[in-house]
Amino acid sequence: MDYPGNLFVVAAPSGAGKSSLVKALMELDSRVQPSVSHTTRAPRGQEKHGREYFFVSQQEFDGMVLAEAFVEWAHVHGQRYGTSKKAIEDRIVQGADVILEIDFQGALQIKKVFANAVLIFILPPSWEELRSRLERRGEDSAEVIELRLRNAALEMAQAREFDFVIINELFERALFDLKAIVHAQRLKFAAQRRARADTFQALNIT
Ligand SMILES: Nc1ncnc2c1ncn2[C@@H]1O[C@H](COP(=O)(O)OP(=O)(O)OP(=O)(O)O)[C@@H](O)[C@H]1O
Ligand SMILES: Nc1nc2c(ncn2[C@@H]2O[C@H](COP(=O)(O)O)[C@@H](O)[C@H]2O)c(=O)[nH]1
Repeated sequence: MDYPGNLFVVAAPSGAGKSSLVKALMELDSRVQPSVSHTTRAPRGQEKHGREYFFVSQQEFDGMVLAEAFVEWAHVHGQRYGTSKKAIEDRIVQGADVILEIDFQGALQIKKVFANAVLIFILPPSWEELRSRLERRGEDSAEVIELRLRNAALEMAQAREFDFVIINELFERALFDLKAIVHAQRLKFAAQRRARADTFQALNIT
């Protein structure tokens, strides 16, 4: 399916810095809008329902799965997370660029539905730095941090399936790379849409 807006999907092991990078990108580029996922996990710290996530019960999540309300969903770190169709479809139909911060399972599901989705994987520079970022963030218990680090190996093994890989060592450098990818892909898709429209017109295809 083709829409006037673009879909960017950013995945990374927990703590690699994807939320920080996506937030900084959105401050620089107002055409990029976030998708707010649903999750069964409890809110952390200052998180607000409807801002970081829609925090729902297991029953509510089950209801959405049955109603086919998700474009993708997955079990991640012992919880369920999903992107609702509502979170993205209206906006890309209206021409917005939507960015999803989701895990690799969700990213690969998205690519099956939206073949033009751009998949970007963020890697930390080392295991030591990944652990240290999770510890310094101070949002998760020691058990949760260990679980996230165990899952990180499986997640990072999927990096090759992505269209682009960014190493988030120096934050500003990684942000520059993310910005450049979004900009270049946006131009590429716009040129493709124009070429297709011109050809349709030349061939009188309505
Ligand atoms: N390049 C960087 N150098 C040092 N610290 C960083 C860098 N990028 C992000 N951080 C810090 O690392 C921590 C984890 O970043 P962030 O919360 O963005 O990760 P995440 O990949 O979104 O994790 P999760 O999937 O758990 O939400 C934060 O405290 C953030 O400020
Ligand atoms: N498949 C999906 N994964 C998602 C979605 N929203 C978030 N996530 C991923 O979950 C983990 C943990 O996030 P946290 O906020 O609890 O630290 C992280 O990898 C997210 O990218 C989603 O809608 N679908």
